[in-house]
Amino acid sequence: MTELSKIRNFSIIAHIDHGKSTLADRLIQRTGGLTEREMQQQVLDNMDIERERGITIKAQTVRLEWKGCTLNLMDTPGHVDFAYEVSRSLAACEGALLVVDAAQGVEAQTLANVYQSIEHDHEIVPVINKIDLPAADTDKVKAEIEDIIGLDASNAVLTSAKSGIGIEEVLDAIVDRIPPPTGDRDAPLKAMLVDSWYDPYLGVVILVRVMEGTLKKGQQIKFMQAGTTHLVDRVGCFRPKLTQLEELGAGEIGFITAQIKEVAQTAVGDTITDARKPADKALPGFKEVQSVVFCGLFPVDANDFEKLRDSIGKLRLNDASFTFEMETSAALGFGFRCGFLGLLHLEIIQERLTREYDLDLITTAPSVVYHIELTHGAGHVELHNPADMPEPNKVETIAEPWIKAVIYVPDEYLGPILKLCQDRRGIQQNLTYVAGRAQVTYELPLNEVVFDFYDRLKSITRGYASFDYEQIGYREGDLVKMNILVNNEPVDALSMIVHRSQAEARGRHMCERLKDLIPRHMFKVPIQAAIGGKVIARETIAALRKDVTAKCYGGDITRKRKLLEKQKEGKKRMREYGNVSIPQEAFIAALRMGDDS
Ligand SMILES: Nc1nc2c(ncn2[C@@H]2O[C@H](COP(=O)(O)OP(=O)(O)OP(=O)(O)O)[C@@H](O)[C@H]2O)c(=O)[nH]1
Repeated sequence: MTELSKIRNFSIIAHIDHGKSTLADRLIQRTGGLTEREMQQQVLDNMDIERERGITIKAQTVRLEWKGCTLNLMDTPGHVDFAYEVSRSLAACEGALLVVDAAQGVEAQTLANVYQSIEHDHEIVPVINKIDLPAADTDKVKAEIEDIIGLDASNAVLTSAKSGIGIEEVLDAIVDRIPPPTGDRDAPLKAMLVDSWYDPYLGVVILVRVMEGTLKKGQQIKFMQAGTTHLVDRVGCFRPKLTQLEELGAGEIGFITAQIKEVAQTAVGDTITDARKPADKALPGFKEVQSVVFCGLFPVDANDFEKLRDSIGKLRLNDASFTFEMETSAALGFGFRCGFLGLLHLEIIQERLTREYDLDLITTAPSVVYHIELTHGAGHVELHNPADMPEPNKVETIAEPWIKAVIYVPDEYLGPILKLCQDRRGIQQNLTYVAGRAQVTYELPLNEVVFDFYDRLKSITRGYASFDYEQIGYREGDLVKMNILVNNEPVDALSMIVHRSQAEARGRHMCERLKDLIPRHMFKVPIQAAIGGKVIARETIAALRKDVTAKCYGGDITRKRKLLEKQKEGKKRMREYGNVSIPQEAFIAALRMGDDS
């Protein structure tokens, strides 16, 4: 065990691309964790593990030795979807490096994490990275750190992680400025479960920060929230190579394994104690992680249902924050209703199913959870799927989740941002300018953000805006369910909950989009948007008259064949709907609001 006064536990806070990974690699390299060759190997290995466990969303940790001190570097996920994991990783540290790009300056996402870090009473060491860039302006960035965050930046460490400048200064600053942990190593064991992941060889690996007492190999431990007991069979740390140890004392960070089969048994934030000599109180701040965004995932080919079930089960082994249950849709057949922490999380899972498990999927419109009060005191419903919306006459009130969003954007893009937020029923809270950039705070309904808000934000600001949000609770709204009817049949996978004031515009837009997306048939196909029995928008796809090959003028036979092949290929990816075929892309494309939203 390392003496308490010789331990430093820290994390690195940075906006995406400001150089967090590069700096971490340099710190490992400089402290002799790896040779140059192993370093390259390491980077590759890491990427493999990353893919394996979707690390972008998980925290890692590395133990470094510098000038007689043991430094534990804890990586944190950068995205708001994983805010709770960030918060638990931060709770395991006493300090943080705040890495800011010398050319880009402070960004909104950096802010959210810095504020969390400040709330944890961390000592924060500002690091201005990429000073090798011609556009680097360290004075301006220092001023931003002081003005926007309110941290003293006069002794910020200047680095170029890429060229290896300032790395020793960073290590010295960690030792000199970040305080050592405290804790009584003879007290009953209290360790925080910071993270866990599934390893094919080791089973579930649990990352812990010991707060009090000592955690040993062979010890019988108890998870205080889950109430389960396990026998510790390995204790160790990553240097970054896995190194086994006999024990971890208060103040130390490391891992344990205890023959656990599923990460679902290991809730982040749980307190681990000694089963025989338990602590009387768990560590504060434990939170059950809840899904925020739901959508249906259906196989394009109904025969893939079992494969989808298997793949989802496998992903879940490694990611307990994602939930699923079976769902049937008249339009799409058998599939799963899945819950996610946020949009990024949804995209990661969807992408992994498509790429790693080679599944062709239809994703229905993401939806938030609505709270519905039924009439005549008939109770309360949490609506996860618009298709399950009760009849309008049974609904007393509907409430929807709201968020507080902070958008940070160069001045010239402010106008379009304000319009976007206004169009999405946003309520402006605050607007300030710092160093040529605007910081806007809006309250927005989450349902207006879940589909394409990020995309729109990125495209109207050419990627210069940064965006961050937190949930602020439920508010009642005038919300209605809008059905889409194709050839007079409702397509359940396209139904959505919308605000009444926007129903008509959105309905019209959907119909127009679908008109372009659904191919012509031998008969006229009406497309309608309706609220209850009332049609609010309508388009018609004219009947098909000509043979598709007609325009080949009978000349080139290979060309004709190609066209027919292509048509066949297209067929495979269609869903038969009554007697109408709807292509897979239509389900997602129809929901994108585009410029006219
Ligand atoms: N010029 C210059 N480029 C750097 C420096 N540090 C990092 N970069 C580059 O910046 C890009 C982002 O660096 P990463 O270390 O991947 O950034 P990150 O913050 O870890 O990004 P994510 O992993 O996406 O969160 C890479 O192309 C790096 O090569 C630096 O000191 N100078």
